[in-house]
Amino acid sequence: MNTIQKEYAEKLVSAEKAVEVVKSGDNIFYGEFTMFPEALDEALAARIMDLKDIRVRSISFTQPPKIVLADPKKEHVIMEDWHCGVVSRKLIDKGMCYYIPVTYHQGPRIVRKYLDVDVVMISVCSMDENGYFNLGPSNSGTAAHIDKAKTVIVEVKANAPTCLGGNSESVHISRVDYIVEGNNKPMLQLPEVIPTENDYKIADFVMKEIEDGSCLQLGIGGLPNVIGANIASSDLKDLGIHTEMLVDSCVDMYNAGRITGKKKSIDVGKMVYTFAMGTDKLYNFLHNNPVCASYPVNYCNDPRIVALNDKVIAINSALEVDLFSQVCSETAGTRHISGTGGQLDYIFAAFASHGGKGLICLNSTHTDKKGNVTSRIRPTLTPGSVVTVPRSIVQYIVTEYGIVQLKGKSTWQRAEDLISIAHPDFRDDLIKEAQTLNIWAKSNKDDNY
Ligand SMILES: CC(=O)SCCNC(=O)CCNC(=O)[C@H](O)C(C)(C)COP(=O)(O)OP(=O)(O)OC[C@H]1O[C@@H](n2cnc3c(N)ncnc32)[C@H](O)[C@@H]1OP(=O)(O)O
Ligand SMILES: CCCC(=O)O
Repeated sequence: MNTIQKEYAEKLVSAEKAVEVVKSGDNIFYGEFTMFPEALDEALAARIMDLKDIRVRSISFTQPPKIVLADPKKEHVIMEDWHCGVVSRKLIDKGMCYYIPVTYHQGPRIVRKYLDVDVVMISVCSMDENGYFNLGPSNSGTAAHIDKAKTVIVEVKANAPTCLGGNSESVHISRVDYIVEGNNKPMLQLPEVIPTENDYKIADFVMKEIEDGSCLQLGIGGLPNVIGANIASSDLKDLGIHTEMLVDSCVDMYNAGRITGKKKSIDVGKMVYTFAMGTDKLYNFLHNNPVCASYPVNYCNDPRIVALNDKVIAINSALEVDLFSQVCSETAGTRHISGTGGQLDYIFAAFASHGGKGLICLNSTHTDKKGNVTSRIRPTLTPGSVVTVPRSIVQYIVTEYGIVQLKGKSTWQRAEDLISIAHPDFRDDLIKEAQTLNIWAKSNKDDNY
């Protein structure tokens, strides 16, 4: 047994033993995205009633923590998330979770500057021969939390893909206090999102903005899937990837020969990302693959870094846009839906990139669960809705009716452009509202709506 193996044996404990380190008042950080620490969470849930004033945080919980489900009245633990996916959205609806506002690239700096972290509990890959535990597909803010942590507990998830960096993609055993061997449940598989007819129409507008050598950021969902498939079957050349989230469609684009990363200015030839979520297609592709580079989000999403690449095309989605061109992507009124995430980072970066374009895409209407159809282009945002991209930063808006570029345009021009891509059934009312709001001018388009 070499020294590293000896250290491993000394630090290896059961989950129950490891969580004994947690004491009342502790701030705990759980592994992000797919690297949720299941065995540790279960063990801590068994003793949560003996603790008080616990705070548990992560970046996008992908499963409800058992410590939180065990304490619905929040008498022992408060859950907070830096980004709300479906899991946290449901818990926020029930008053069982709180959102931490952040523009994603600033997260690690905020942690290092302002936060106390008592215990980090993360899932990691098996230790390598040099004593490093790879963080798998969740780099993001994990290194910053480890830096601040008093105690680091890793839960080995032997079936997680080893995701090469970049930087900060691993933690060394010397920084780890306890090692727990986890249950190796299969990696989280994101369900396939079936694109809508409108997604195809929006994708057609987006495709026209992508050219040979473009450097892409695209996220999750039906629309990015269509765009990925369109790119894969196009004759576009030498595309690059510098994205926050690596998804299955990146694999398709790469395998189709569209991605070479040759035209990038930084990380040439590499597909850069800060976290990855998808299906086994993605995880198998990532495993030990040097064409992918995992970075902490303070690098991956920093607009000053992203914009070093030319022709950055950022493709993001929104919930609603008002006639003043404010974009809301994270709440529906006061109901919390998502988070700022990297949207602002990448919209900012794309404009700063030579030849770059920041696109916000949305269906022109929303149909609620009762079948009521409303326009997502609204006179003003729904009361309580949060501005994700301010009007001073927004560039392109895309719906199934077209694409408009808003930079340099005044309020009436923006209102006019936005109404031109609203659903036709709502345009007359929107014009009336724009007139009332004093953002409508007698223009040559007046009679054409
Ligand atoms: C992971 C990445 O995307 S990386 C990109 C950078 N990060 C970001 O852009 C973060 C902000 N953006 C996002 O989170 C997403 O793009 C979103 C939320 C804007 C859109 O995501 P989608 O998956 O298309 O949203 P979806 O249509 O499923 O709606 C999500 C919820 O909002 C509700 N919703 C959507 N639009 C509206 C609306 N106009 N009014 C009220 N509720 C709405 C839906 O009903 C659904 O609620 P449910 O969970 O109760 O069913
Ligand atoms: C954690 C951030 C995810 C997103 O940008 O949507």
